Amino acid sequence: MKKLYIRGGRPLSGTVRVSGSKNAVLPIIAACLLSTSPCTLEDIPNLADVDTICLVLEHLGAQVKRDGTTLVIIPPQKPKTEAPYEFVRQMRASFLVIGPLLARTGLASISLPGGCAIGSRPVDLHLKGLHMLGARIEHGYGSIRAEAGKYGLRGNRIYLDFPSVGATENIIMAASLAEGQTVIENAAEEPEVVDLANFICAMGGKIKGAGTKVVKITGVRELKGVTHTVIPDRIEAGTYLVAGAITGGNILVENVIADHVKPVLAKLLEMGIDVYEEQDGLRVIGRKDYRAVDVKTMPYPGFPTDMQPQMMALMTCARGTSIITETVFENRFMHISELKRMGARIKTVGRNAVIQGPVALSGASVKATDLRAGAALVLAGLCAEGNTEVSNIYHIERGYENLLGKLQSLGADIWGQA
Ligand SMILES: CC(=O)N[C@H]1[C@@H](OP(=O)(O)OP(=O)(O)OC[C@H]2O[C@@H](n3ccc(=O)[nH]c3=O)[C@H](O)[C@@H]2O)O[C@H](CO)[C@@H](O)[C@@H]1O
Ligand SMILES: C=C(OP(=O)(O)O)C(=O)O
Repeated sequence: MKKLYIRGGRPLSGTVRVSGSKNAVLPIIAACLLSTSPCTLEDIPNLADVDTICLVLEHLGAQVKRDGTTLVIIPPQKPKTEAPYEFVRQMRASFLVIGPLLARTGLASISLPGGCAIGSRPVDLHLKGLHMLGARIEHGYGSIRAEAGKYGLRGNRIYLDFPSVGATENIIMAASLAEGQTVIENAAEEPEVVDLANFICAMGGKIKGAGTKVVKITGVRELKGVTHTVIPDRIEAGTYLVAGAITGGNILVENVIADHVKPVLAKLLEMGIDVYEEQDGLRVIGRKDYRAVDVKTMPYPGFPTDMQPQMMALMTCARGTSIITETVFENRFMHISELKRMGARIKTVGRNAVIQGPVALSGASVKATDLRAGAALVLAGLCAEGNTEVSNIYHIERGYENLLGKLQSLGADIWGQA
């Protein structure tokens, strides 16, 4: 789809089911390369990023079969060792195959991911971790070549300068088949890291402490395929909670782990928006008048950077001055200029955005610059007066399954152009 059109002003109501988590499923699909037998993955969202990682695995020799929300991955007995730029260019998360490939074959050659709209996003911590496990790392011609050497990977103690999600995942995957014990200190604690660890443990791996700052991995000789259901997408859940709030609607968001969205819930409650836990999910009841709050993005369990643009859209309609401090990515404010086109009053000072509300947003032609920026503009369009046209929808399709259909089922006046 090329564009989304929204006629704003309708309070959303009804029930929406959250899909499987994009950020959990991508490393889990990469981890299938660690297995010597087929893996079955359940509740797989239909997303462009999932298609891309599946293409990477197929390129490396795996067979991938999809049936609805089930994905069967038959890993290759002898994987190829090279993932070219063609894939990494489309999706940075392709870099997650370096850890499992290195562990399984002793060699991995991957194009270096470039920066993207939200920041420069280096991979130094991934490489530092793999080097600490004994890999020789060479840079050249835009690629990274990692080689395990004669004795294979060996467990080690690795301190991460920053709790990088991807680096923690790559190191966990590589260490799962290494000789001896690896200890990751200052590891990322995100629920998606825990889901990956649970998957590897079900395959026969030995991982303790996932979800805390210290993760201990004892390498095993072989991992075998299992069936695993991925966790619900906490960012998609948060986005629908904001959709209910910003339209003054009443929505039940199903298939959500309340604990995973706690930082978002805390802010919605602080704003005076009603959110209740019900048997089947979380109910949000929006209101016309709600308070400004301050938000600082942090690694989990702090407020997720992936919810920052959506929260900013909500803040434009809150009473008073809200401040967002973005501490995770150095350039994640591209949505501001687009929100301003819709009437938002926002100033930036370094990594802080000062949002003055409430304003009555008005529809405009705006452009999604990245995935969550796109979601924020759709949310703004839902509450704006008049028509909003959001272009560059391919960004949104990376991470939201059937956003158009789900919003339509909640009563939004939204349609798409192919
Ligand atoms: C596919 C996936 O799961 N993506 C998520 C993952 O991305 P990703 O795994 O790329 O995010 P990281 O946690 O690694 O990055 C966080 C910060 O650390 C920096 N950094 C990271 C690695 C490194 O080697 N060196 C370095 O300096 C990054 O530039 C960034 O400023 O976590 C982010 C932070 O919650 C989310 O926004 C992304 O949606
Ligand atoms: C930044 C995101 O994803 P990725 O790391 O895949 O770019 C995101 O999901 O908001």
